[in-house]
Amino acid sequence: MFVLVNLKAYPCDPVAVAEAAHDVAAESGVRIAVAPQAAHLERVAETGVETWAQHVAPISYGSHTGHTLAEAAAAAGATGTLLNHSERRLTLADVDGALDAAERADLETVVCANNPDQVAAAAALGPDAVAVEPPELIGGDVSVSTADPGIVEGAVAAAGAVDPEVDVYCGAGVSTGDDLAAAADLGAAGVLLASGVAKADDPRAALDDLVSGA
Ligand SMILES: O=C[C@H](O)COP(=O)(O)O
Repeated sequence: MFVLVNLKAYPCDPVAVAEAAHDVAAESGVRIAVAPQAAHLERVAETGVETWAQHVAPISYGSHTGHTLAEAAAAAGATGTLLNHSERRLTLADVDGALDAAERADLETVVCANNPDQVAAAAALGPDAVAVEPPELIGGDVSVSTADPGIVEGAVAAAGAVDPEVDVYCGAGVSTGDDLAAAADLGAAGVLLASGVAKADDPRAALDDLVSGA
């Protein structure tokens, strides 16, 4: 199972979380990546943890003030990027353009989606993975794998029908090893989570608990 920790814009210490994630990944053998704010990419990557961008724009070099250029994210140490997160929605055309940008910069991609229909549309664009996240469960205490197992199974079926090479992750409310194990049982190849680690009093302990379910 892949554990992708999105730090969003939470007021956590990105380097401390990254160091904890790096150590837990090394000790457990579980693949863990951290997606910090763009301004923190370089410092997070310097810890040695697998580092992801939260978003890259559907642009190439040029006059694009305020946009995140995929090549800049890669130069700062990112090896992958989220796209179309529920809190950073894109049009379908922009998801396609951002996938092109990520491919140019050699970034692995996860396209987020609300439900199985969107998962199918996202999978058709050829990302490395899709992540299904019911928006109403994001930031909550109940994991998607418990609250809405059918949406995870539906996402796995939808992506598989379009392109079996596209991995399916799930997210929203995931915070424990039991949540991770439940997601795996439903067919997910990874989890996308944020508050369970970024808002934890002890991110290292939260990560240890998470990987216990892998
Ligand atoms: O990117 C992460 C997801 O939106 C899930 O967030 P959450 O773990 O706080 O529910």
